[in-house]
Amino acid sequence: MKPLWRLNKYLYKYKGLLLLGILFTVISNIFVIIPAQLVRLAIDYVVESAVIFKPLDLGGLGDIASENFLKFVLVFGVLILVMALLRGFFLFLIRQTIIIMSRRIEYDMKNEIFKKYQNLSLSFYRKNSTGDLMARITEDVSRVRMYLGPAIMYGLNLLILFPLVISYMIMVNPELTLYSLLPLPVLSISIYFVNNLINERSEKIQRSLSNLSTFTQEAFSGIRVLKAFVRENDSVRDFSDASEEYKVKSIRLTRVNALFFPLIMALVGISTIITVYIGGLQVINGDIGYGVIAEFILYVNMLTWPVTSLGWVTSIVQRAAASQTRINEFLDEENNIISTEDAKDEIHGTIEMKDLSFVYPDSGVKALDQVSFSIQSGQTLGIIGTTGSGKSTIANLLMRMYDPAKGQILIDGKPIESFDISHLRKNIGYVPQDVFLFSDTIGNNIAFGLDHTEKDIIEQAAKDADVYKNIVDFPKGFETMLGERGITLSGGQKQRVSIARAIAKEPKILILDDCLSAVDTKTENVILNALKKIMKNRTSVIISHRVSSAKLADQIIVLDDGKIIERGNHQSLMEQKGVYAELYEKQTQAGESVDSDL
Ligand SMILES: Nc1ncnc2c1ncn2[C@@H]1O[C@H](COP(=O)(O)OP(=O)(O)OP(=O)(O)O)[C@@H](O)[C@H]1O
Repeated sequence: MKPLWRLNKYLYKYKGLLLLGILFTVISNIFVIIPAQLVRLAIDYVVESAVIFKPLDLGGLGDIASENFLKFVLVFGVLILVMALLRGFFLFLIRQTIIIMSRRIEYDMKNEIFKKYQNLSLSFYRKNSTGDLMARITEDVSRVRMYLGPAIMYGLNLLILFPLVISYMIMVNPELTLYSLLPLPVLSISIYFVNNLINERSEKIQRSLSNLSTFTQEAFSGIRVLKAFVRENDSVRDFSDASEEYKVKSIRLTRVNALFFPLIMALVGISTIITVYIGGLQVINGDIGYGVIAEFILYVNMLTWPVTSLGWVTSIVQRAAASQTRINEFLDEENNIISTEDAKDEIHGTIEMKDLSFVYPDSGVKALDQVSFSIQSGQTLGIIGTTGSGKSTIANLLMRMYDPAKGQILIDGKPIESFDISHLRKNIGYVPQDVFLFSDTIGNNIAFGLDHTEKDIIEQAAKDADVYKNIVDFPKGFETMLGERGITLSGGQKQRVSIARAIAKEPKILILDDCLSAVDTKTENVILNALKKIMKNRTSVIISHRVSSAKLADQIIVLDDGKIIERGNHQSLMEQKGVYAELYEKQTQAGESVDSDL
């Protein structure tokens, strides 16, 4: 229960709806109890009238008596009908308050969790799977809503109706009350167990359903590989196996579900039989009238659903508490990437890395070892290295996706931690290695980092990234949709749109992380020359495993296994005749042979 206390702030926020809900529950229950008493009065009246009808009929007053009798019965009938209508109206109002409150809280919770997710660091996303993140914001929130809506609604109903009905019953006949309520605790406990069984089996079904959808999703997104390797039949067989598991589990759930209503009905039936039996004995003894039996049968039926719901509500609350524990775990997660001073000084782009070593906290891999370099604003740094040598890690640290354990990064002479994080990231244009474009128009993708979409800036960025001509050749130009429902760009086009997105925001520092790998060397040169122009007075970091991307840089560092093994400019590195020169020879020779092949 304790994890659910966190929800009290929401209950307080929507206290108006909650209080109205309580009030409507009280009123609706009054309209449940009065008809039962009316039924008792009506039946007793009918029985007594039947007794005195014969003498009156013999005395010639039969017609008047039967007219009066029908009039009374009609009044009782109308009264019971009005009560039922009023009860229905208040039940409607209860749902309009409490269920609406739960929906509003669900909306607030989803927003709170999503906001928290957005503010958490990259390492949080590496630790937790996307499926888990999705499950907590959808399924877990839904379970908590079941507590805030139906569980509170039925719980309140139980709390109000129970004492009300039982005190009336005791007032009318304490002995009969005891006997008729005897089976109800058994009912509640059985429902609790059956319900737990249902939940357990539903969860298994949910899991096998999610396996099924992950499988299906992968089969669709990997359809090209699947077809190329002719694995369609295997895929169909695997799908049928996964479906089989789902079918078996669903059938098992149906079996338990089928038990649910017969169980309730059986126990209610037993209650009714006991009421009629004990009540009958009391009528024979002349202790009570027939009406009391009818009244008690109605009371027992009235209590059936609340008692049933007790088991159901308990299991909802338990599930909600478990879900809320999972939600709280993420809500309590701290973002350790914080700014020390929230400085928003204008960034010029001088970067200095001092003796920096970095170990990835989640994998323990030492990605950088005592790396030092400095770049003046307006200069270009080229970073060359084999795969896994730590190139992208430098980009991650400059973006403050992670903080180094040892060493320091200075931007314009100030520690990078002192800058406000959003301010820092707004000043950096980052083109990641794995291009990610949103399912939106090309124009909106390029304008992603801008607060206002400006056509001129978007077009200029597309020209500088050498992708303008490709875009205007599409029938819808910059309005062309990308993604699942749109067109598919080629690898090189995607990279260039991603470059345009980074330069559109006119960053002070531009980081290109191996993002020219899918373009030919001619396009690479066009882009690099354009960048030289626009990055004047700003800083560029060009990460690549292709020497051609880095050779124009003012300064080049060569990384191997997290260490800088060579540094200089193209000229001096060629003269050193080390790894860089060797790489250059190999790559240009390969380039020449490819060119001559063509
Ligand atoms: N987020 C991460 N969590 C844990 N380890 C990581 C992470 N990212 C990279 N690594 C590890 O750190 C090392 C350096 O990786 P990095 O991505 O910096 O290399 P890279 O030089 O950019 O390689 P490539 O050219 O293949 O992109 C690698 O051994 C990699 O496995």
